[in-house]
Amino acid sequence: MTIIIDQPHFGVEEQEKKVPIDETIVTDEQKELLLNGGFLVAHTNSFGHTFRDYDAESERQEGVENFYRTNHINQTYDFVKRMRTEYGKLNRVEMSIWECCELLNDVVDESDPDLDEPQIEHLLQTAEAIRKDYPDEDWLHLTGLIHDLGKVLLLPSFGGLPQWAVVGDTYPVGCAFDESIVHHKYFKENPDYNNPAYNTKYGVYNEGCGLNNVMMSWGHDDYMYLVAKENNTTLPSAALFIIRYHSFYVLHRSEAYKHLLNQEDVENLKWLQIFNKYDLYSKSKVRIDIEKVKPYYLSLIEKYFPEKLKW
Ligand SMILES: O[C@H]1[C@H](O)[C@@H](O)[C@H](O)[C@@H](O)[C@H]1O
Ligand SMILES: [Fe+2]
Ligand SMILES: [Fe+2]
Repeated sequence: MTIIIDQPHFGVEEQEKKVPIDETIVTDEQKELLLNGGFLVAHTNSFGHTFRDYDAESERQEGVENFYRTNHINQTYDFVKRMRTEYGKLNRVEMSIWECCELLNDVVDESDPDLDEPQIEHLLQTAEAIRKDYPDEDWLHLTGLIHDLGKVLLLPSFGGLPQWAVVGDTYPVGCAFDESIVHHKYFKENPDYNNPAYNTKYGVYNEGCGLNNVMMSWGHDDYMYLVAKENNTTLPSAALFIIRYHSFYVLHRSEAYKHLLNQEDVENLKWLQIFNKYDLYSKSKVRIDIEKVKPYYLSLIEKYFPEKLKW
């Protein structure tokens, strides 16, 4: 018998990929969750709570809430515009994708209630989990590996931005902040909250205008998208979409802001929803043997990227 738990809106291809798993594998005691393709993950995170529980009393709760308070107060339309222009210059560093992965050894994300490991672990856990279930989609493995590389913005040579300008969930600026955004109450202190140009459903946008025309709160997603695009990656558009919007949880989980999507966004969203399961549920204390998997990922980097990139 096939047991499918927490299945989101997968496309037809995904329905076909589900592998029947014996019911006895998924018992309450094992507390395991089954993703499509048979990828089994813990029901709870490393701190004993369900994933993305922002109110659970855990050792990370207070820090994460403080993070979102500062994030929500400071991410304004003007701030995002300035950051896009500044980082669009890509004039800070020259290096390869793998060199960048290694830099993430020193980065810990303060916004994440589910993970306090160095980010390089998370990259490999995500990529390897996808690789198990989608062995033929090498572009998706590489997307897993690089999706969070933008977190290098925290490091001094990339401008040493504060955590609130790099990590955490993202959302559009220039229109009303949706109530389903984590710790929404803190937007009340954001200057845009009371600005009539920016606080209506559409704000500065139009129905179906397409996400490409929407300014998202600034962080690692948009930055890495920019780096990949401007360095002429040959990754497909779904990969760029995943990189750019993977932190836009209220869209891919709660279906907020759907009125801004165009047809291409709707297509790409299907891949993002698949990707998200691996990004989120692969977070654990189980380490990947980096040296063992490195040759495989180097070959993918060579296939889809130039040797050195401008950052
Ligand atoms: O705390 C996490 C983390 O920063 C992730 O990298 C981001 O993609 C998520 O949206 C966020 O909730
Ligand atoms: Fe991320
Ligand atoms: Fe991630």
